[in-house]
Order: sequence, then C-alpha cells, then structure tokens
Amino acid sequence: MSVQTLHDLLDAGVSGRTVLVRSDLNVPLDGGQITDPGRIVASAPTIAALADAGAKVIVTAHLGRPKGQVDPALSLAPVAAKLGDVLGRYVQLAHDVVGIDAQARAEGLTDGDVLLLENIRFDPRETSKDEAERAALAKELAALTDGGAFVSDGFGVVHRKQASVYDVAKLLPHYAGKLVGAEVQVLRRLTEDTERPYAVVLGGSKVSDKLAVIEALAPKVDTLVIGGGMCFTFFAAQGLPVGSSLLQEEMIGTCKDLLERFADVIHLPQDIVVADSFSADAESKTVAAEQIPDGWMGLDIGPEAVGRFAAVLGAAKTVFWNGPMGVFEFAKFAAGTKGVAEAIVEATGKGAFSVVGGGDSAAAVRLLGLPEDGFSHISTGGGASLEYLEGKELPGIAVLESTEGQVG
Ligand SMILES: Nc1ncnc2c1ncn2[C@@H]1O[C@H](COP(=O)(O)OP(=O)(O)O)[C@@H](O)[C@H]1O
Ligand SMILES: O=C(OP(=O)(O)O)[C@H](O)COP(=O)(O)O
Repeated sequence: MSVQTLHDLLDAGVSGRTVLVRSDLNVPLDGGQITDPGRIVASAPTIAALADAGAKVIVTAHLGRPKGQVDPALSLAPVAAKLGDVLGRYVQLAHDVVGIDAQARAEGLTDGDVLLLENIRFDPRETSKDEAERAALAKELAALTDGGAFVSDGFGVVHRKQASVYDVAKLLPHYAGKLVGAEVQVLRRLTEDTERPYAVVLGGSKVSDKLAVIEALAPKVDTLVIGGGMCFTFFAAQGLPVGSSLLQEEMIGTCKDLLERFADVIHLPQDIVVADSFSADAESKTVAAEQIPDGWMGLDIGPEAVGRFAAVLGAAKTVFWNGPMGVFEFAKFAAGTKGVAEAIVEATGKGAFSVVGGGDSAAAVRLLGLPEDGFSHISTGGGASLEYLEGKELPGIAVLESTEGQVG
C-alpha cells in the first residue's frame, strides 16, 4: 500500500485545518545553547509548506531522554526560538504537552500560526510499553487538531513505537512529510544494488540499541568498523580490561558470538585514548586496546586505529557511518572522529557513495569543520537509518501505510 504524502494533503487543501506534525528536533545542547541546529533546519520545509498554505500547525517533538517527567534542562524553549528564526515566523511554545495551556493555544490558532508543544517525553505515556497508555496520549494529541491531519516528519524517530510517532497516526488522516520522504529515498540506495566493498562505521553512546543492530547488519556488509562507546563491550568479550569505559555487560555474550562469526568483517581499534574523568580537561594518554588501566575510561580511538580505519574506508565504494568515534564535544577527544570523517570524505571524492546519519554524527561533521558536500548525504537519523538498513520494519513508517485513521 502506498503512503500519502504532504503533496496529497496540500492538494486536498489545508487552509483553516489544524495539522499535527511530528518532527525530530532533538538537537545537541551545551548549557541551554543549541550547538548544531541541523535537525531544526531539516524539519522546517514541511512546517513552512503547511503554514504557507494556511494550516494551523501544531508541532510535537522530543528533546533528550527525560524519563517521563518534566526536566527544565530539556525544555523545548530554545528549540522554539531557533525554529522561529529558521522559519522567519513566530513560533509559540505551549508550556505543557497536551494540558490546559496546549489546549488553549491550539484553540486560539489562526491560519498560518505555528505552535510547538513542550517536550513530548515529559509525558510518561509517550514512551510507555503499555499500548493503552500510549493510545490515551495519542487521543489527546489528536483532539488538539479537532479532526485535522497528522504529518509524520521526524525521520530520526520513526524507529520508535511511541505515541506521537505511531499511535496518533491511527487516529487521524496521516501523511509522510518532506524529510521522511527524502531520507527514505536516499537510504534505499544503501539497500539495493549496493556497490562493493560496503563499509559500515559504528560508534556513539547508544550502545544497547546499536549492538542489537550489528547482528543483522554484519552479514550484509564487507566491513564493520567499530569505535566510540561501542568497542568496549567487544574488548570485554575478548577478555580485555576496559576500566570505567562504557560497557553493556549483558551484550558481552552477543559480542563474543559476533567476533567468532564475523572475524573478517569486524574491525576494532588497536589503540585508545583514555581519560581519568569524563571532562574536557581530563588527564589523558593513548594506550594499546588491551591495556586500558583500571579507573580510566576510553574516550576516543587512537591514532593507529584512525590510520587502519582510514585504509579500510579508502577502499570502500559504499559507506554508512553512524556514531562519533569519541567524545568529540571535548577537543582532546575529537581526533578519532575527525580522522574517520576525513577518510570518508576522501573515499567520497574518489567516487564512493557515503551517508552519515545521526544527530550527533551530523553535528560532528559540521562542528569539526568538515565539508557537508564531502558526503553524498547527511541523514538526520542514526538509529532509524541503521534499522532501515537492517531491513527492519520502522513502526513510524509502517503505520503510514495502513488505512486506519484515513478518511473515506
Ligand atoms: N568512548 C565514548 N564514551 C562515551 N561516550 C562516547 C564515546 N564515543 C562517543 N561518545 C558519545 O556518543 C554520543 C553520540 O552517540 P549517538 O547518540 O549514538 O550518536 P548519533 O546521535 O550520531 O546517532 C556523543 O555525544 C559522543 O560524545
Ligand atoms: O537522536 C536520535 O536518534 P540518533 O541518536 O540515533 O540519531 C533521535 O532523536 C531519537 O532519539 P532516541 O534514540 O532517544 O529515541
């Protein structure tokens, strides 16, 4: 079944209708300041098209992982201000998710207005495993539109079966936004007639999510380069000490099995930059991967690893990269990410098709001064892209294919 798109909704006419848009506005923050507005910029075209066509636009989004309760540090206030700048129109922020303030503001919207609801993850029902709880929140979200429409445009979050991504689509006529459409179109190229060698580079800190993806991805690729916070569980699987580095203990057995089955595919760093604390001015030194001292944590891959990874990536004809190689936000631990990114840019220059995905990975590209056009595509989704490549059904896209919630 085909998915209805924003074009279909605009063709049908939206003037005077209230449209709920799920965007991924999960941008990196440093003390309340947005360090990279990439996801806001990428989300703006869908919102602008609707507002320009006279819709009353309600945007819902999350920021970080606030555990179902209000966390003032994760308020969408800075995001509302930045979205307003990018759109060139005032964006009002509701001070709650679906409460009295959101309801009053939704009722008061006039054609072309844009309202951003407060961080949807302040409501515990958003991420609940209980379908009835999610459905209740979805019903309250849908009610804000007074029978309007839902546009799914948060590509970075379509792999999450959450109320504002999945359940609400069942209650309203639903459409795929511009960003979701564009992302899927590019990623399709990484799953059909992929030019070999095909390299996937994985790093970052969402270790449990992404280790689960490796099992499905490993048989599909020629090379799996693993760095960032992902490599320490593999080291532990080899019986090596990892100090106080990120570790997913319950996945050690899985990593052992992966190392046995995909020994030729998996590349791990042979040296690591360790630190005595998680801070920008920590004491640091480079050690061999098998010599991480007790009490020290690995915060970057070492220079030898960068060299070896660069050689592997230099031969690749297709590259997908998700997850920084180290804590690039601290200058001391940014060299690994920069080195690997430069190697991918070089491979792209020689004709490889390259995609970098993920909020922080895309931010790293820009913040470390790499040319954005040095990659074939910069995707807003890390986990979402990985699950797409894995061939898994993405709940936020699959639900758009259903007829539930559609008119007629
Ligand atoms: N060795 C490490 N230890 C702890 N955190 C790490 C390490 N390497 C990278 N990171 C962190 O991983 C974060 C990004 O992870 P993730 O969310 O998985 O990536 P993305 O947003 O690109 O999908 C960055 O904030 C970075 O500081
Ligand atoms: O940052 C995100 O994903 P990513 O780090 O995989 O790119 C998305 O906003 C999803 O966030 P989540 O992984 O907390 O569900």
